[in-house]
Amino acid sequence: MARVAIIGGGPAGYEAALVAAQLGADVTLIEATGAGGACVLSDCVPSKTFIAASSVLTEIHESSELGIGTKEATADPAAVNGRVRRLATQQSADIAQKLVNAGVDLVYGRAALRVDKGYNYVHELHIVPIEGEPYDTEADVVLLATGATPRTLTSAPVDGERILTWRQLYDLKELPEHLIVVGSGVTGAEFASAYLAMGSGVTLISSRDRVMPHEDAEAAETVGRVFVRRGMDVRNHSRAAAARRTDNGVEVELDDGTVIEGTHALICVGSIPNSDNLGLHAYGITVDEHGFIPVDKVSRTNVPGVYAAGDVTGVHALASVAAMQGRIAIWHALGEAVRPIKLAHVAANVFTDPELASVGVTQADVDSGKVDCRGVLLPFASNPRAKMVDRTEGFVKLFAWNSSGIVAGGVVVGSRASELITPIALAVEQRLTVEQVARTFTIYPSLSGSVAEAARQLMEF
Ligand SMILES: Cc1cc2nc3c(=O)[nH]c(=O)nc-3n(C[C@H](O)[C@H](O)[C@H](O)COP(=O)(O)OP(=O)(O)OC[C@H]3O[C@@H](n4cnc5c(N)ncnc54)[C@H](O)[C@@H]3O)c2cc1C
Ligand SMILES: NC(=O)c1ccc[n+]([C@@H]2O[C@H](COP(=O)([O-])OP(=O)(O)OC[C@H]3O[C@@H](n4cnc5c(N)ncnc54)[C@H](O)[C@@H]3O)[C@@H](O)[C@H]2O)c1
Repeated sequence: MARVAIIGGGPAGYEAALVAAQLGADVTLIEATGAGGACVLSDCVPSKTFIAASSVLTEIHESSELGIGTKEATADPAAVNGRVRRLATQQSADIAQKLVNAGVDLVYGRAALRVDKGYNYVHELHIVPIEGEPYDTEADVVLLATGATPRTLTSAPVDGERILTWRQLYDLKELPEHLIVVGSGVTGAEFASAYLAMGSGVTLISSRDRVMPHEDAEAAETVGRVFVRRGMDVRNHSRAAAARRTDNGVEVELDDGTVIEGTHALICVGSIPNSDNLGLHAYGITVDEHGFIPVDKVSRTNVPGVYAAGDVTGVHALASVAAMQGRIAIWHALGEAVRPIKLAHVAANVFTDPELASVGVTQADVDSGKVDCRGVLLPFASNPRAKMVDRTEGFVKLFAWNSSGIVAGGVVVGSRASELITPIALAVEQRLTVEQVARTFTIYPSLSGSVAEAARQLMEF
């Protein structure tokens, strides 16, 4: 029976463990904090649960045109944060139970590779459990799935009270009166959006010319305009040089010397891979200059029998990608037929309000001539359902290959973009033509009607 040891119990690690158990391996999963990893306990699940609450307030605040909204609705931060914590803990417990039921030996503690037998086709791990004595164990296959940690700035020391990482937000008893969010990547934009909806004053420090610089420009600009319309102070072309506590709160100093005062600062300047203290260097495992563990398309590191998956690889920091990398690693390691990971069709969603979802080729690819595609953008302002619910900010953008008319990608900005991207993702994955999408009956009136309409406009006669 193959012995599989997995370090880290986030989506990469626990999905891999379930596959390994299904294939009859002897599986040990070592996890430092809780099953589900940072994804479930401090990053993805808590943030989306918090956003679920903030979205309700947005719906109420933005419904005055319908004759039923009120600007007076407020949130109880302690109740919202309490629910966030409970839901995350419950989700972690569910995953732990699933692993145990599958026969996985779930060890709470920390693990690292031991160098002694590194090149003998048997790998040795040193495990320091939370309870009990440290011990060594052997494995035929090792998966490194240790995730990442919020990056901080030495000039902005976090204290968990006023200057915070996103993992410390849910301990706040009060809603920040004025939150300064440093960094306008996906994480910063999501929290800025959610706290604005909750009723905090929000200043967003964005180092580039727009929020979410890695997303489709028209989409990110649309979201940025909504932020400003709702009262967010968005500072483009600004970098935080330092943040410090004051008597009443915090001040964030920008590169140009401007000082912004607030009650709290949230540092969202990216993440650092958890590749230290795993014994990688001594084991001969390559780690790049940013701390990521390079892997190939079946999750192999440079050392035979040692695989890596998830955020620690720097491939694409999404739970869905981490889980797929983990599964692929185990299928490959245990000799199953496996398809290398295909990242071109990964659908992603930013849970701002409005949401921003995308899949497949990008506008930048089209504009640069990297791909030969045509595209169309349909604003929701002309969609009857969007008008009825008074959520007309946003659009559907669709791309098709010029040679075949097959759908190549798309972008949706809107209140349920995370759902609306699925028909486009399906078309991309299943190689449907714009004609096939356009001939599909959609509900009238519906936001998804815009997907079919965009496809119709891309048909060539
Ligand atoms: C705020 C935020 C929101 C996000 N929202 C989304 C979203 O909506 N959708 C989405 O798809 N993605 C989202 N992501 C990204 C997603 O959370 C990550 O891509 C995902 O968590 C990566 O999973 P992982 O298994 O690589 O690592 P993690 O989930 O980070 O798990 C790794 C685990 O390994 C443990 N570990 C580390 N070292 C050791 C050791 N030596 N021994 C034992 N255990 C160890 C860690 O404690 C951790 O629990 C979000 C990220 C952030 C920061
Ligand atoms: N909904 C989701 O699926 C979701 C949500 C959150 C994160 N994620 C994943 O996590 C990845 C990382 O996103 P992220 O936003 O955490 O990190 P990021 O690295 O993409 O963004 C950090 C931003 O902070 C800026 N920055 C750095 N130093 C700064 C300073 N001193 N002042 C002002 N700005 C500064 C950077 O220029 C950058 O734009 C995403 O690409 C995504 O894959 C996904």
